[in-house]
Amino acid sequence: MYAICLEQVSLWRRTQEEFSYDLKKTILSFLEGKYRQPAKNLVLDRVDLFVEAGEKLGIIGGNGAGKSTLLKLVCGILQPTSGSVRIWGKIAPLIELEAGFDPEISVLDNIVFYGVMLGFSRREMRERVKPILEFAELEDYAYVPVKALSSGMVSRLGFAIATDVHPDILILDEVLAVGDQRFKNKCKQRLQKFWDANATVLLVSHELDLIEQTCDRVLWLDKGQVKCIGETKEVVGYYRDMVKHTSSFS
Ligand SMILES: Nc1ncnc2c1ncn2[C@@H]1O[C@H](COP(=O)(O)OP(=O)(O)OP(=O)(O)O)[C@@H](O)[C@H]1O
Repeated sequence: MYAICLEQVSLWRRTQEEFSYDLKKTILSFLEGKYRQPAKNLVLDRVDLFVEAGEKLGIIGGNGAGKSTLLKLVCGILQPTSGSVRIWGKIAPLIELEAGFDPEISVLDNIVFYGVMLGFSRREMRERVKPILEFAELEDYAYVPVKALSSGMVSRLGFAIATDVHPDILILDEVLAVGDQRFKNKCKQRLQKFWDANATVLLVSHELDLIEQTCDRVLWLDKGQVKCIGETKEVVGYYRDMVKHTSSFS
């Protein structure tokens, strides 16, 4: 039984340059005859991906390969330009941790809203507030607006919520790269629960050892395309060889 199916998924995105777009500049450049069509990048190129329920899939690849973008498509934050994305079950995305929070409202209200956004009821979430605050070690901050927390505290809050609510699919993007060492160890222990349970996990990481230790299968993305997908040791081995080979020429 599949939890995630991506078929022939492609995504074009405007380049960052286009974000400096303003109407006045556009009209001027049009009048001066210098107008050109907005530039776009093919960020994902005809990606096929089928993930079984309960599978732990690692996603690796160089900077800008499209790993985070792929996760955002799975979570529904982005829509593909073409192709289809189908998901079965409740998803808890742990990506861009601050993105899901409203900085103006309290930590407590954010916990409830975040959970509701993930598809849980308000009542369920109110019951989860205490253990979430405890895990994040933010009991004293329940009524403080999120904007008053440090970035490490916000990361702890995001991690505590996404891993408390028992999602069917957990999406992890370099989550263990944040926080201090003591909290990182605590997070690793908690993640173990998901590995033991039936949750489907997508894990993006540059830590190849972590991928090798924890994933059943690995997808290697290269410039938006599937370079290779298969058994963890094999794919990570190819990737390490490529890194060794290319760095010996630079
Ligand atoms: N908001 C955005 N608008 C337009 N293009 C973007 C945006 N975010 C990322 N991109 C582009 O999409 C491509 C893939 O980026 P993505 O963040 O998915 O890569 P990644 O594999 O996660 O990289 P990294 O390992 O550096 O985190 C890159 O070319 C990047 O410049």
